[in-house]
Amino acid sequence: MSKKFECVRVVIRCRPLNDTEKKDGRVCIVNMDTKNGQVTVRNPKIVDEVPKQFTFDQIFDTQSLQENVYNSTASPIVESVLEGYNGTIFAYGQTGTGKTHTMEGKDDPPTLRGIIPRTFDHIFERIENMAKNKQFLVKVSFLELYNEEIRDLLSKNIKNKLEIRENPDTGVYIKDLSKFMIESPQEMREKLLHGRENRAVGATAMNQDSSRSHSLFQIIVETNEMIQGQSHVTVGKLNLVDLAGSERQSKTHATGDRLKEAININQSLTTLGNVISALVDNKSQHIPYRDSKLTRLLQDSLGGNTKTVMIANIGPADYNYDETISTLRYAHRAKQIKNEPKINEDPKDAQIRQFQEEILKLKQQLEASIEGGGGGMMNPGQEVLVQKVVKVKNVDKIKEAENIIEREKEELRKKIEEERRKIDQQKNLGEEEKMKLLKQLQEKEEQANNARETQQKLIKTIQKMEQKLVIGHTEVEEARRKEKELEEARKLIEKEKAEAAKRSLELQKKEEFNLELQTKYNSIKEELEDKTRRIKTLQQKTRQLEFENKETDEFMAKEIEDLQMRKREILQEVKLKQFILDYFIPPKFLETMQMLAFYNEPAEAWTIQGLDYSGKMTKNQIQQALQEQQQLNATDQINSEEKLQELLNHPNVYFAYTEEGLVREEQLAPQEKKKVQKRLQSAKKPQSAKKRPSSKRIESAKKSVNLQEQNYPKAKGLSSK
Ligand SMILES: Nc1ncnc2c1ncn2[C@@H]1O[C@H](COP(=O)(O)OP(=O)(O)OP(=O)(O)O)[C@@H](O)[C@H]1O
Repeated sequence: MSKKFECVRVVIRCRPLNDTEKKDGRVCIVNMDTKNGQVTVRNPKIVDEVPKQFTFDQIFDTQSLQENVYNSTASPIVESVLEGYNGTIFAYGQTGTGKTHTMEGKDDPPTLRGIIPRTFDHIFERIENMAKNKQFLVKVSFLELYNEEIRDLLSKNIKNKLEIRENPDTGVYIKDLSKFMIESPQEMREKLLHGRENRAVGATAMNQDSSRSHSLFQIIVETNEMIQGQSHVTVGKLNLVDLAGSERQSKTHATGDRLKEAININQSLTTLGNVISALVDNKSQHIPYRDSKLTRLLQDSLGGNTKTVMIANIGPADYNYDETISTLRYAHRAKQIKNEPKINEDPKDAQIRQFQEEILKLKQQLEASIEGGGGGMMNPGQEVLVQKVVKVKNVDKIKEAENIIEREKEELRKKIEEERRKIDQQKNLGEEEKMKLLKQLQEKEEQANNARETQQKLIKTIQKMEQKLVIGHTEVEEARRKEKELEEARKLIEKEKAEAAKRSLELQKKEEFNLELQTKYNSIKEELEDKTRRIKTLQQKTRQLEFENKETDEFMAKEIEDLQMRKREILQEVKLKQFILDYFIPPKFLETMQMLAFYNEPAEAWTIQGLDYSGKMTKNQIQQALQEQQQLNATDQINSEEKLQELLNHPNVYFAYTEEGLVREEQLAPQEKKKVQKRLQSAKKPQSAKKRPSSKRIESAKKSVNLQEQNYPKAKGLSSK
């Protein structure tokens, strides 16, 4: 089968001048030619410079409506996701240019709603119109990438940092990211709001401006269609990404935490730029996805199997000239990225099939419990009192089963009452005998009630699970017809597009031909004039090319400048860490830690065995337990208090690294201790040592420390003994 490549679709949106800009007398330097998809930007600093022109797949000018942006960019992607493709829509651009306006917008008035809320209605409306033989499982997740750390915005503990993992079959994913099954657009909106609130909480705790982080709202649509008795599962994933502002950090004049943020934002966006460049540069063998978490998250969307739309947002004002040009250049490069979208058919991690199997199992369980009598009971005279609790063979009709259970329950209650009365009235029975029979009756009643309760619980579970499966509403034929109409409409649009392109090409050719006719010369003078004109055109083109080369050189110089700045900052960071190591960490601990630390490739982090028991981690656990405890009810609080006490009373734990692994030091025999010590002293460097700081650093750490070791507080959780 031939490979079907598809380029990343790149559209540009320009916001209007805002009130401050108008008040400051700022002028618009951007011209948007929506018909030809061209953006022209003039340099406000050099009046006679040729304006720069870029062509894109589509252009949205300052007057563009949210609805139009959605229909032309997001809608086709959502349609593809419903077919089982992966889709990504991401907004890129300088701070304040309208990324959040485009992605989220405002709820009121509804015309201002952005792409994300519009997708909610779109997905459920389409599901509604799907055939009855199609079932859907819709799930969402929402995460934030801040300072190269991933946080789950829908989790109870948003402070927990999550890790990126990769699966050879399903690609990149986030370990432990919470996913919620969704039954309606309203429920999805609630999740978006909840995540936004959490993002805001994080933002006020860490900084006032949420645009310092990247966010990813993911919608997964799993579909199961029954075709000739066979189930066909597809899974489409839609990534809705709002990136942090892309301004250069030199312009932000940030310091401290802000600088760290700016460095991280810049690093991830620079890496995004590098990934884009590497993807479009045919010579590049290596695509630096792993250089930042953002590019790893977008790995499948850039050069992968996803249908991707990039919305590059720009501002119109003169003072943003450099940033606008930079955004347009990034976007222009991204246009050449080729993806290879394909439908995810029967993926191993599809939940819908497990879900259906689980429902079927529960139904069979219910049926068996019903057929097994579910607590049929005899009266003391061996007369069958209740043969079967419920006689519903077709448990598909769950509502009916529920009604019958209720009815039988009532009947049983009445019959038991009657039995009791009968026993009471039997005069020939002694008191002891009566008591025995009543007790037996009570036991049987309890047994029957328990069985019924189990059935009711099963019914509730089945109902709950079935509710999560959203089912198409339309008759199969009707749905097929609608689907066909949609397909035809799509084809018509494609045909119109192709015809428009053809017409434009023909027009161009005709113009060229007319031009040629006009320039047919009758005399040497005309020939001379024509050639002079051609020379002039060539000269103009040469000048334009020279100018573009100069521009590219300047752009590269700026990139290099940024990279050098980043290098200087990293060096400063390294020096700070070295300084702390030299003056505050006892060489003995440093040496031990360097000996025992190893690099965990999947987590992309250094670690050490028993890290969870380090003093800082234990402290965090205590703090977390204290916070959690405040949110608990009284009974749970007592249990949690015991847990907390246990944590607080926990003695300092020292571990020894024996040949068998980690052992608590107090459990180690004295001769074993000696052995460990000897092994540590004579230990050869393990394989991971390649990735360790050089032994020179250990030496320098040793030399530079003049302080007495005993002056250091003992590091909790680590001992080299
Ligand atoms: N196309 C537009 N039409 C009208 N107003 C707009 C448009 N785009 C953006 N705005 C307004 O401009 C302001 C900044 O927009 P927004 O917050 O979306 O920018 P941003 O790129 O997401 O910024 P940041 O990177 O800081 O998150 C908002 O008040 C928004 O309503």
